[in-house]
Amino acid sequence: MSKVLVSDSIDQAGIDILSQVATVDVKTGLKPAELIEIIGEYDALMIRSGTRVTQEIIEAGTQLKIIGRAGVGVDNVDVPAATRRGIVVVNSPEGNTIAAAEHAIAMILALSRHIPDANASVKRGAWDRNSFIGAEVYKKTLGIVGLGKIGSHVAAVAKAMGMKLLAYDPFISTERAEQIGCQLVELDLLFQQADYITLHIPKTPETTHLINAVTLAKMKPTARIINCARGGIIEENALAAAIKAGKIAGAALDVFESEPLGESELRSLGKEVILTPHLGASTTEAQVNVAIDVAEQIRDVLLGLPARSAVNIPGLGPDVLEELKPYMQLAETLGNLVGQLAGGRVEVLNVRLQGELATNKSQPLVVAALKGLLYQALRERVNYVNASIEAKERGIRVIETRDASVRDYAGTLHLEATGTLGTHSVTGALLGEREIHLTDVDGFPINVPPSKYMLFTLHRDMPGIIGKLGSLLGSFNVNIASMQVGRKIVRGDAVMALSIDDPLPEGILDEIIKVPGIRDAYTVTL
Ligand SMILES: NC(=O)c1ccc[n+]([C@@H]2O[C@H](COP(=O)([O-])OP(=O)(O)OC[C@H]3O[C@@H](n4cnc5c(N)ncnc54)[C@H](O)[C@@H]3O)[C@@H](O)[C@H]2O)c1
Ligand SMILES: O=C(O)[C@H](O)COP(=O)(O)O
Repeated sequence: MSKVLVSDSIDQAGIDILSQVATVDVKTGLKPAELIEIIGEYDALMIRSGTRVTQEIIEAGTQLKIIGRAGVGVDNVDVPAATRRGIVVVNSPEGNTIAAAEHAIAMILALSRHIPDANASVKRGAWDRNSFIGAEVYKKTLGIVGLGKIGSHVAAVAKAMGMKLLAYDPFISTERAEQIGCQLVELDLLFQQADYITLHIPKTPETTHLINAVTLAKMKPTARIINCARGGIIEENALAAAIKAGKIAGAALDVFESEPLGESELRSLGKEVILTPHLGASTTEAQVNVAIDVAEQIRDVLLGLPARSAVNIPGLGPDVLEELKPYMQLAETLGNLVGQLAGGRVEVLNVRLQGELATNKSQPLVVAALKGLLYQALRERVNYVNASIEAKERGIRVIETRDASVRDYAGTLHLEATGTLGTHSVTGALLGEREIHLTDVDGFPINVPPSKYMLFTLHRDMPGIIGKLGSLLGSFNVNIASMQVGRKIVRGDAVMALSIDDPLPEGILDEIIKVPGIRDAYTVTL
């Protein structure tokens, strides 16, 4: 049975799902050295933001197949190191969206009405109404940096509170921003005009210290800044200095450059600063959502199925996966088949996506074809995560073409592999949406479902050849399950595709090639 380590606190709903397929150990608060010591035993690791999954930990995780982040941000995981090792990294892109957006809204209102300090003062026994005069958010300008899932929900709620919305997000269109009720502006304008600035961007090299002494100087003295995204987007010392100097009015932070927050100027500031300990996703609802979402993906990967939200499998989002799932198996089977027909070292793989597969969405099929191609060499070590890297490292050039005009089936995939021993090609399609069929081998039309053991011959189409091959296989006790000939012209060259019940015994291929009329023979195991 597989083993899963859960190293941060995760809702029981997730543990229950994992327990269906694995032994689950929950060990929170491990030190890096302790994690390195035990990670080698586990097939999967499930975390939140509390566990830093470094390259060292990934290298020690020799059995790891998947790292599941029960949340959005994977900046605590060395994703490139995991990718190199073929480890799938998954997250829950939407499970805590509402929770994080509502926390940002709560921060805006709490800052405006001094709720934390007013509450503390009443609890201390005071009744001080004059020190806590607030400000209304109605008709104030909210500047949203990052108009993704969380930023968009913040926009919807803020709009309902009567706020004017500005947004900066270089990756979304003006039309999309307008749909959400935001005016898309340049960052400087947002800094200059906003009464509240809320950050909903990932931490990247471009966004690190986006809020610094220079950008803070552009803001209104009445501006308040909210960060429920990632620590490090704000330069904390510069923020504390700006608030102390009255350059901006305040800040509410849920995330910090270093967590847990150590000694910090920010702690010494008064009611103009609110600090929460990374609580954005900490609602009962969000924790159930993310735990289920990620546990299901870990379960699927441990069962050999693809994950719906892998961050290191390009282009394979949940909707795409749903649509492509049956074709992924087709691509893998064809990759495996063409690799075995080509034999030797493959140097070029041509992947032609035809008919309804001729869209950009089908890119994961190229990865699946490479996974199949490399299977003979790498076996279980190759997967959707590392197939492209492994192919590149082996010097396999991948040429991808799309042809929507091919209409013999809804969608067909054509692979051509050129290697040290020559060029071979296969084409396949799905029948009845699920059943894989080979529709062409080396340019000869056929229509056969692939089977575990197959034999292909290239021969002259002439009387008696099928009988001779049948007798030869019979003499070696090889049972033929099905056979089909593909030819372009009568008595010309032809291909024979045979499904056989057992692997071909050693040496029989040489005998087959000796049959008059047979020029070549290939055996494959799929
Ligand atoms: N505090 C918490 O507990 C908590 C909870 C959930 C998510 N988060 C964090 O919130 C952030 C946003 O999450 P999301 O789910 O909305 O992500 P998302 O991917 O849906 O949205 C991020 C948006 O930022 C935009 N963006 C990227 N780079 C940018 C840049 N340089 N300038 C402006 N915009 C840029 C993207 O185009 C995208 O629209 C993430 O950092 C996530 O880790 C924090
Ligand atoms: O990226 C996220 O999902 C949030 O930062 C939540 O982090 P958490 O799971 O540690 O609460």
